[in-house]
Amino acid sequence: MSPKTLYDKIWDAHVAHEADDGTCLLYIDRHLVHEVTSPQAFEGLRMAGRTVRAPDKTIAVPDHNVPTTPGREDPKNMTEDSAIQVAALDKNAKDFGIHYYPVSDVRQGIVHIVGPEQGWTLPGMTVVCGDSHTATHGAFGALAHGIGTSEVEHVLATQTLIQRKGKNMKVEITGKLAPGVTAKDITLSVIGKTGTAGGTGYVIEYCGEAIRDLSMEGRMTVCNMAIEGGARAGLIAPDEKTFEYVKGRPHAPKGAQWEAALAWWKTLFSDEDAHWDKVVTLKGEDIAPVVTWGTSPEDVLPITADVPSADSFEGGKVGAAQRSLDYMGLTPGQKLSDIEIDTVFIGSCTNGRIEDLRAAAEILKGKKIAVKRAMVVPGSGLVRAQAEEEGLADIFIEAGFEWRLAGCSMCLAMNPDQLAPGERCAATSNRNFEGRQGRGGRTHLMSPAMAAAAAITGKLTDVREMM
Ligand SMILES: CC(C)[C@H](C(=O)O)[C@@H](O)C(=O)O
Ligand code: SF4
Repeated sequence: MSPKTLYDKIWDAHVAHEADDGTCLLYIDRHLVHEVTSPQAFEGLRMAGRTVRAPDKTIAVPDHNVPTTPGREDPKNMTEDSAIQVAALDKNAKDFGIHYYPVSDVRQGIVHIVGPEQGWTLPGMTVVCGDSHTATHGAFGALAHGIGTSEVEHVLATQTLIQRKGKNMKVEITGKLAPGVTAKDITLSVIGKTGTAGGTGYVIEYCGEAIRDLSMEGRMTVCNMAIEGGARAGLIAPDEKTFEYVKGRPHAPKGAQWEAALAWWKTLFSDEDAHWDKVVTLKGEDIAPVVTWGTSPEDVLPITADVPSADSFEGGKVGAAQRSLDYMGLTPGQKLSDIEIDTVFIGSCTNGRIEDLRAAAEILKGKKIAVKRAMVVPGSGLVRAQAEEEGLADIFIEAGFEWRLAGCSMCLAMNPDQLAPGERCAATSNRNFEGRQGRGGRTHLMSPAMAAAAAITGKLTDVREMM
């Protein structure tokens, strides 16, 4: 047998049919659904008189549109569009008999946090969702694709997806991370190196000592942003940490089924001589705490750097950089650590897990914020409950943070949590394009610890100075 990558192995295990032109029909193990990209898909089923093919493998949760303040069950607290989408999901979940976590359920949260938390996401699976950050689930060694609404309908109806195989890319992070450097700094630094188109056409496997050393939460942060690096999906081979995380979760296999699953999961790694179409290597020691200065995730620099000038770039990037600088209201040569911010947002499917909240609380303990507003939005109701139990919520509240209910919140401007024009935000989310967090809002992406440090000083800050 020829050597295979992890991606090859999962792909091969799921191909139901391959056409002469290489187009494949892939079997889908888990279909995650949220309110934004599913209404038309369910409507399509209804019109065709179809049912959901595998309701027990289909899991829905509202996350993008929901407010994160008390009273959010009341549609009056949402825009009309949001209320319609959430109501449609409620109805569709009931009518089609799929698993559902409504806003009133403590397990509700961002779909990419709920899936792993409930044990729906398992190694070796194919996981899809009408959402680009489905890549997050790759942290378990699952092949996780974001899909469009017409594909959502296709998967609902058939539990299969039409796909062509992508190429294999290896991103290796060697050695150890320095103190203050986190998974977010890894994933942003990779994009800084490859650019947002570097992964186009590839499925990335992240490997190396620094990746192995990450917790499952950290691995999810890394895979989450594979998509910002242009890749179709990101993967990390499962290991003892993965199995440990999965074991005992509500929907993880049990007993003999667990043993059988584990035996297969242990074969899920890239073979020694597997072929890679592209390889990128970063040294863990070289990665610094980073922030973005522009309007693309690739506009990333160590916090110790200065704001670049547009003419330090080449080709088409010169104009793009100038536009970014204008939009962000920054002056070339200005120290990144002198940039004053108005707002801090800690949350999202990139950094809304318990470990992220712990990292931020560690920096905030006993301190007060120096920004106009700061909010922590746990990624799920269960993350929120755990953070309360651990005393993290008290640390945030005493520091001056708002302690919110779970949802996508200020990661994107689809719910009441939005930036005002010109408002500058230190955010732990994954996208920083113009208007992402609200029209005219300015986003600087960074890790939870860096966002906490910025909250205390009111400026972008090197978290290492606070440790
Ligand atoms: C609304 C949804 C389709 C979108 C996505 O696919 O990623 C959102 O989650 C985002 O992060 O921009
Ligand atoms: S938290 Fe942000 S990135 Fe994640 S699914 Fe929600 S909107 Fe998309």
